Amino acid sequence: MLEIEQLYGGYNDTAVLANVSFQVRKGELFGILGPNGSGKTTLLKMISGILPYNRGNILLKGQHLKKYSTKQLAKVIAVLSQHSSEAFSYSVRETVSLGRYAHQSGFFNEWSKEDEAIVQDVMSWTGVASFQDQPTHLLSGGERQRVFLAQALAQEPEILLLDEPTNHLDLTYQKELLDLLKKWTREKGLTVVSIFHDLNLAGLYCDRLLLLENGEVNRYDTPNEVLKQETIENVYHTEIRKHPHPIVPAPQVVLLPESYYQNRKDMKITTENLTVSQEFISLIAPMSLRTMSSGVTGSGMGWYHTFVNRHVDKDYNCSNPREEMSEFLKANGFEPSETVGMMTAVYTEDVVYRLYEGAGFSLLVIVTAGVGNAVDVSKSHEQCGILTPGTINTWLFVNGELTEEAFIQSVVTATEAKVKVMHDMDIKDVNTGTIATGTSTDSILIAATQKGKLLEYAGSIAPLGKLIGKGVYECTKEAIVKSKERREKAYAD
Ligand SMILES: Nc1ncnc2c1ncn2[C@@H]1O[C@H](COP(=O)(O)OP(=O)(O)OP(=O)(O)O)[C@@H](O)[C@H]1O
Repeated sequence: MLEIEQLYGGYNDTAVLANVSFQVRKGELFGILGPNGSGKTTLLKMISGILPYNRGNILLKGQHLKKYSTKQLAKVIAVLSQHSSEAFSYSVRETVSLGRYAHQSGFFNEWSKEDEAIVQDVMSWTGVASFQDQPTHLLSGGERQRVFLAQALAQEPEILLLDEPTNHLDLTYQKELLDLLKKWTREKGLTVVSIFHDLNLAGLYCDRLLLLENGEVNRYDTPNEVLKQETIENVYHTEIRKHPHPIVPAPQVVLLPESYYQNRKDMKITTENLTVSQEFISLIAPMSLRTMSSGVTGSGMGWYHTFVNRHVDKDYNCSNPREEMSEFLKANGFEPSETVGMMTAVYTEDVVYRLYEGAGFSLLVIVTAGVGNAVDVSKSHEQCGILTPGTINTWLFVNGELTEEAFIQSVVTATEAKVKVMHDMDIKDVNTGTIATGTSTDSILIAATQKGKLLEYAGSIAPLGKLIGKGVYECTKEAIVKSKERREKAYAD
């Protein structure tokens, strides 16, 4: 539909674009990205025929752009520019109607029924029909933006060029506009070329992206390839993190505010953050930590800054443990929405904790372990298990920055280390007589300061994995010994 070949050009003596080449397919939603001044608007102006170029070619439907007359071009390309929000006193309907200019024929440019129908349609699609008689200059910035979009659509173009179309629009209209454009590309074969400053919207809606840097093409590919952390950081000179959209398979990026680093500079979680009372073990971090856990409260991935492992009676039975746990936390001065909370029938004094130092990072391991409830997971399908309070609760606090991959690997590595303890201590599933692999309600927490050394992996031979293997093995073994001794002593008494 649109081919740009080795395009060079700019303004008088100012060279802006150099050697820009890309193609846009029919029915594509194509995004142009780049920092301020990188040449996005200049490129759009050249494609729309407003600005001449020095060298290279722009082919529109296979024909040189320069061969199109103004009116011919207006039938193929419509433009919604950044500055079209300048107000003037036509009514909304009149403003939108101007979009029909290129389609009118005859000496008097007569207004046809078809013109009217299209104007009404585009006004209703863009949500401006209800104020069609109002003067455009009395509208809000967002409303006016939609009026000019309606005007561009009234042109019934094959290609729509947009310069930051979501500028001025609130969240709902941003979504509605982009949903609408996407729909038109799919259903009507409209080709959309749009400048975006919002990388996340571009990642969410565009089929392909062009990333400009100083007037040259840095990347030209799918959103997942273009929105790479390293690429974006290099081009925008800003630290970001890339992460997947929670629902849609689209890349998203987030900024990291300077204050985040300032506040976290000296943060380190050590045994000094830990308090052990008869009722619970708690750890209060100075700031929220990135967590992955299977706690009664605060489960899944999140950010939490208090951590509570509460002792409950071994006969604890409650239909809604989450709610009951929340009540308990509140009664003890903890905010449930900020707390990862777990339960254990083990006595809190039998907790084992130790800080392990690695090269540039450290790991605090905290374990409570009772194995009266031990289960061999490979045979658990033969039993009807009764849920009793979690018995091996493993907490891992990492002073370092973990990738999502490392969070998952930490859980795997810690679990392997725990299973090895069960094996080495010959702890049996009482129902099957086979070696147990854990208990029926074990819980785990991985919490990281997300500051300091980047720990990409935590598999068994990665530096963090090695510490987790050692730490979880040692602490779990010791914790089991302690709780066993207590049980044996209780029987003896
Ligand atoms: N009319 C003009 N005359 C001379 N130079 C111009 C003109 N318009 C833009 N420029 C220069 O061309 C370069 C590219 O500008 P352009 O507007 O294309 O960038 P952009 O990527 O769209 O930036 P932004 O994100 O800020 O909108 C800038 O250095 C700018 O100063």
